[in-house]
Amino acid sequence: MQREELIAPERYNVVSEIENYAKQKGRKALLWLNEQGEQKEVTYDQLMKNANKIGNAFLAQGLKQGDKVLVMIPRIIEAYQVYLAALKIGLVVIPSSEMLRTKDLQYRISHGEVSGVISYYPYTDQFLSVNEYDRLITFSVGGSKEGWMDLDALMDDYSEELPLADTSREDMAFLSYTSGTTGNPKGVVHSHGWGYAHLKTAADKWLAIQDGDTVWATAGPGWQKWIWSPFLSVLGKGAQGLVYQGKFNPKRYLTLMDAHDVNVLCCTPTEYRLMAKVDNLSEYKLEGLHSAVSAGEPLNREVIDTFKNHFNVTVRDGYGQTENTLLVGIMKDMEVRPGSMGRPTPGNQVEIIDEMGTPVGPGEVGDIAVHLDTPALFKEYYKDSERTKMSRRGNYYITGDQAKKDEDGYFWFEGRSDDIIISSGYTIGPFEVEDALVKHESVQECAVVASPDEVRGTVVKAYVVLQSGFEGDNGLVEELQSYVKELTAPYKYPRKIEFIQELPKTTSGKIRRVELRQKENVTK
Ligand SMILES: CC(=O)SCCNC(=O)CCNC(=O)[C@H](O)C(C)(C)COP(=O)(O)OP(=O)(O)OC[C@H]1O[C@@H](n2cnc3c(N)ncnc32)[C@H](O)[C@@H]1OP(=O)(O)O
Repeated sequence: MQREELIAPERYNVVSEIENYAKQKGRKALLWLNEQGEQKEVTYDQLMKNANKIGNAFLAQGLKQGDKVLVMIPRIIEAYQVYLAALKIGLVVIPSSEMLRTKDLQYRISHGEVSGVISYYPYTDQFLSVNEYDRLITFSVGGSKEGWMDLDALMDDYSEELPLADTSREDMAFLSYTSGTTGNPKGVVHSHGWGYAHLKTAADKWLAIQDGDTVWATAGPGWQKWIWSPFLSVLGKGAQGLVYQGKFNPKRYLTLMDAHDVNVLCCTPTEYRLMAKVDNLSEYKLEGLHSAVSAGEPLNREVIDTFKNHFNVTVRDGYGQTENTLLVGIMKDMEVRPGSMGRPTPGNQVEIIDEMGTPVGPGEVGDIAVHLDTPALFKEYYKDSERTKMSRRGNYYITGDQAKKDEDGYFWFEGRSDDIIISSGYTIGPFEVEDALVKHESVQECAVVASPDEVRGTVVKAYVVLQSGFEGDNGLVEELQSYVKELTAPYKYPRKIEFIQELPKTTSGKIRRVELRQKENVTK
């Protein structure tokens, strides 16, 4: 595929892709299930009619094209409807995980100049202490909440007809925040044209969705990964998406895949690893499964072998970031080289470059970089020209990940070039965790690094020097963990804490993280 094939028409709205399927009456869009065994189904036609009603309600309440809305809804059908409604009228969506706490929400609302918030009703309290709360247009979903408009009730007052906003391919569609090593989260700007390029890259050859498939992509709304797979790729290919609102449990996942004859599976290595460890895997058949992909962190060989042996399907790796799309991967028809991330995806110009910005030869380690001409690359970090500039070298965007390639162009992951920790697919900035820990009365100083973990790839580990008078026992470990969960977000807490007498430092007093990483056997 050529680069030109990834460029959307000049006037383009990504919802047009999904509307095409709504013309086919009865075409199944989503099958929703929860832990209690409840079940709901929706067709493309119903989904778009509901989205249209919601879009009309948004317009009537004063939201207009170009406004930004923060959406915090879990894995329920309403999440899809709200995203479709917002994008269709040209609003910009800021995706937000339910794990975000007031500090992160406050930042997104102020920095993103948010006009409206659409939140699942149990989460609305998180917004009450946000500074600009009074000026926000607020809608609750799934239930009513005092001071919030009840979107489920309100939408029924509006028409199920709604024209598609006349958006350009350059118009912003998503503003997705992602953690940096230091400082505030970065607002990644993606346009409607990005959505087009992403669909062309990921849905056909990587997810390999075929007509009539049931696809289970497990990412939760609020993450860019959800926009990638369960939202855009599933609905943009007219497939039926399985939506499971429940806690991750490997046996339950396998049972659901059999019960609903899942054809395409997309989840993190952590989920694959835990499924591969289930006793009596032969109890599960996964007969319909023809495509299984993994993204978020490197996948290990044993898991690929287990899935191949038991289910005759090769789990294929894929690599990308919030800032782009699937950059490197094993496409369906490609030879797998276990341990390799695959090759650059068609139409996307991905290279391994040196310090001077020049592509390196086979076997040489360098930075994974994306040519700025690549249609699925983000436009910029919102209102942050400094960090946008810092992320570039010559004509390339630098991903922060390093790799080398072999003679056949397969990429082999080496590690991060910065301090970012990737754990179970989450991107975590260590300094934010350190900042939270030192606020606790018992902590004198601390340093946070990645520590290898069989299931999660790596986990956040904190080395902590205590103030005198405090004892480093299990009780304190748990207290510090809850403290960080509350101050940052539940997924960022240090799963390992080690109390030490002093941190290794240079003569000038700088913490020698490299020494701590060596202790953890993590080399960079
Ligand atoms: C381009 C991109 O890649 S975007 C980023 C995409 N990344 C992802 O989607 C992340 C993928 N990973 C996952 O979904 C999970 O790690 C899984 C499914 C693999 C494993 O899930 P789990 O082990 O159940 O929990 P998870 O790793 O999410 O940890 C979150 C922690 O917060 C807790 N938590 C979750 N939600 C909440 C909440 N609303 N309130 C309080 N605590 C919460 C969890 O209980 C867990 O804590 P625990 O381990 O002490 O029990």
